[in-house]
Amino acid sequence: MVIGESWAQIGSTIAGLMFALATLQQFFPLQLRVTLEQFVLATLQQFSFVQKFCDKLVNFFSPYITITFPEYSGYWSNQAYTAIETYVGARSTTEASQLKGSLIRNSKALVLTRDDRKVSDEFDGVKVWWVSGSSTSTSSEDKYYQLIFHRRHRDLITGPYLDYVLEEGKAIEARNKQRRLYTNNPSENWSSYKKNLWSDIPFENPATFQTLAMDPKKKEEIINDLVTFSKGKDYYTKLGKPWKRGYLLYGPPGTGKSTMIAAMANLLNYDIYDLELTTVKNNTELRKLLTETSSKSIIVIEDIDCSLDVTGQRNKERAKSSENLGHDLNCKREKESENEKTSKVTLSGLLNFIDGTWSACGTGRILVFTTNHVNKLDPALIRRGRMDLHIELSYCSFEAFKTLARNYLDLDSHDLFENIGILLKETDMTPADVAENLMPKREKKDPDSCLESLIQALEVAKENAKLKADKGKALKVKKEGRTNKFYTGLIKKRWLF
Ligand SMILES: Nc1ncnc2c1ncn2[C@@H]1O[C@H](COP(=O)(O)OP(=O)(O)OP(=O)(O)O)[C@@H](O)[C@H]1O
Ligand SMILES: [Mg+2]
Repeated sequence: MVIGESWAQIGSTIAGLMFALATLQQFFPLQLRVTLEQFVLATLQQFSFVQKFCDKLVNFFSPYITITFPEYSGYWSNQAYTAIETYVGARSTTEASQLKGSLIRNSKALVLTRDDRKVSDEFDGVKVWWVSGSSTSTSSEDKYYQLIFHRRHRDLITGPYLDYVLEEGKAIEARNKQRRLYTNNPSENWSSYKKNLWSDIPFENPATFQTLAMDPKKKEEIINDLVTFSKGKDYYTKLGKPWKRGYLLYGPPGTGKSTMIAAMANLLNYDIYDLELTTVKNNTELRKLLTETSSKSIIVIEDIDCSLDVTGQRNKERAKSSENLGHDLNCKREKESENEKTSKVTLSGLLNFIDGTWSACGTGRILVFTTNHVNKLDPALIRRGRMDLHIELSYCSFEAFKTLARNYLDLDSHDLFENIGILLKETDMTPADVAENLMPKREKKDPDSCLESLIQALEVAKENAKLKADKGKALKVKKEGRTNKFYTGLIKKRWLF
């Protein structure tokens, strides 16, 4: 193994000398240059012959096999090299005395790796060695890793061991990876030579399920569902089902739908693709975008009912309805772009993507739809199998409030909690509004004043709700009175005739 390595070094030194000679020759007269060129070519031929001979000799006497993993294969970076580098680097960093620190792109923290050129490893009682090195070609430095092991263990090492190394390397990479948030670019900006269908930025939303305010039992169920899905690759394969899962999050604005998506990404360490359907012109564009998403990611379509005509006729009726005109801020975007909207993505296009194309390329994908109006969605879109889990996020309950009090004020209990519990039962307030009231207004936290301000806000909300209800009742009575008068009039007229 050592012999093979030193021959490689000798070889690269001679090649370097040849290259230097070839560079120098341009300073010589033409006649001498031709002679030098012939000499260099002849020497190189000799050298490759010598090297081949040496390789054969070494192979004959050495019982070891060497596999080389170059950093690049052609123009493409070799993913095996990256995974091996991570695996070898992470191997017993605690034991190594020499460490190397690097802040790699897409990595969320400083990565410490061993700075040794040779690292030994053991698998099933078999010892192997990893050697890192580089060969300098004319234009670049070609880095590589070599795996050296005894011929006797060829099957074990080239099979299960390498599988294990690649998987482990990728898992370490995923753990260190900085999650990213992707948004789709309008097709006018797509270029044919560069894959720029999506723009991405680091995803830094710190929301977790721990800080998400909702019923603890429901929360537990969702976490279990997500974790089971993320570990279920083999199970899905066994069932013959594509490894994907759909979640429909519905509820009024400010109840934590977007926060839950961030918590999902942070729990599973998945990237998020925020798909803005209004900028997608047709089903073909949609297909292109989705086939460009990576495995183990969350694809989100927010406010699905407002995004496109995926709600069928009902969407148009809703636009006309006075109930929705004016105060449905989430659909404002739709109304603003109503005139210039050119998107022709259809419900069937979206369903095809959920059921077909998308499932066939890439795995471990989660699809999340959010809406404020679940009853306005076409049942075909949200049926089980497409949207597997329907999660309602609703107004703040007492349990949810306790989570918020812990998050914002570090409080587990307080004398005012009881009163708040009663008020929360009597009135509807979103977790976003409760959180806003609990937010300390001064640098120094004052839990009492925050809780009192929440109580005040709850009482105002209760009063407003009561006034609204009374007004509604009065209107109803007035309407009924008018109807009664109308009928009495009719009856009277009948009597007259
Ligand atoms: N359940 C919750 N737990 C913790 N914080 C919440 C919760 N709901 C809302 N919040 C807070 O309120 C803010 C707004 O919530 P979020 O954006 O998740 O609401 P949403 O349901 O997505 O609303 P919309 O329907 O308008 O998109 C969040 O940044 C978060 O601070
Ligand atoms: Mg939202």
